[in-house]
Amino acid sequence: MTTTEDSGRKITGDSIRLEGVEKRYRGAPAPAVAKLDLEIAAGDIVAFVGPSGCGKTTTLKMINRLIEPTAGKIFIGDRDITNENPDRLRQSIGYVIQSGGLFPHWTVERNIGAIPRVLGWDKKRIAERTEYLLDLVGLDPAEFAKRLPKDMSGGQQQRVGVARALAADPPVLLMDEPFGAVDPITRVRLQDSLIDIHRELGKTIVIVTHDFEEATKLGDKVLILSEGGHIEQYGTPQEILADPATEFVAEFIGSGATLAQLTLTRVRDVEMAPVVTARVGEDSATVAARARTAGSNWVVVVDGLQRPLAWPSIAEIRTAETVVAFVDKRLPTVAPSSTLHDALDAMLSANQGGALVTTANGRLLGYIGIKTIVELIHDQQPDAGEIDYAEFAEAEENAP
Ligand SMILES: Nc1ncnc2c1ncn2[C@@H]1O[C@H](COP(=O)(O)OP(=O)(O)OP(=O)(O)O)[C@@H](O)[C@H]1O
Repeated sequence: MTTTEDSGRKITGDSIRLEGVEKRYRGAPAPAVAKLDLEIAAGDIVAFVGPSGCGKTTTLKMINRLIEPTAGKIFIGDRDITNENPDRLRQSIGYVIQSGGLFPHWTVERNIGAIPRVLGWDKKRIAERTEYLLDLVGLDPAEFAKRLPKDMSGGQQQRVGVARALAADPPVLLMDEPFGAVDPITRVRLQDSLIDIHRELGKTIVIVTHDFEEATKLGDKVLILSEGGHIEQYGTPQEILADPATEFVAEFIGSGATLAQLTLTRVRDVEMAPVVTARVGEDSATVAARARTAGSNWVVVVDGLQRPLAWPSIAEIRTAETVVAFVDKRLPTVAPSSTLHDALDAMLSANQGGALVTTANGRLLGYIGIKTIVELIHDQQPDAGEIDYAEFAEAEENAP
């Protein structure tokens, strides 16, 4: 069922309810998960975090009955799924694991079409769905549909894993450490992509992660568990950071709390600066004059779809008659849904005083500078010491 909240948020997912759910592994002295009660609202992303062995994965896998609960009931929407046929149940719940979990000898399209084929969809419908989903996860269908997983990067495989999990349009998506095996930059991109997908589709998503920062970035709510699947706190990232419910929570978020504060503010929440753009082949003097009029000493060279190619200074532009077709593969780019922490990371790893803000499709939206971020961090943490803003202003002057 699709509903739209007052806030304009679309919801197609179902609620999930765990009632007294318990898992006792054979021969284990204590239950891995003891009497867990939990309600997840339809359309929310909920992140499970906690130390290793606390029962995150066990809880997640009980929701699609990859692990059978020893006691208790689980509802998806109004359906008590505890006694449903587990195979049929799993066809209605998307599931994503760490390395994508793709069948290695199947092409991307065959992987994505797996569940629709089981459900008896016709070829045309499967092909259309595959194309839509590849596009949704940011992969060009023309380029990737016929590829084998081994010919793709880990991040691309993971995108296909997400597309496959969404193939039959399930109301619920379960993700077990989905971004655990990719490098930090790819991880941020995949997280941003998931936020976009969630916004577009409105599914209910449950994600297990080791990383509190990832949990606060992705989760509408975060569930912090301790050993035995014991709930230490279940609340919004803001609530948890502002008021840790127990000593355990305070210690668990401990040193990560400052960074996590940075994840509460998104690039879209701060003011972006406009950017002067140029096209390959344009007259350099005209571009330089345009930049100067706008008070900028750099421009961004974009392609026909407004995607950034390079970020030269005016001095660099002036070294040739016309703007050259140079592509810089290491441009620091962030998405509107990126956190300020992601943005800082992108700037620092590219040694730049700022980052370009782009849409999921890579279209340039604007610029965010390090000074803006530092000022915000400072505002959010009144106890922090004095900051030498001039230093950061200088870093920005020198951008790119
Ligand atoms: N198949 C199994 N048989 C016996 N014990 C198990 C089994 N699977 C998990 N356990 C135990 O259950 C407890 C919870 O494990 P679980 O994998 O759910 O934790 P987790 O929080 O997801 O851990 P991690 O973050 O390390 O993945 C652990 O003590 C684990 O050793």
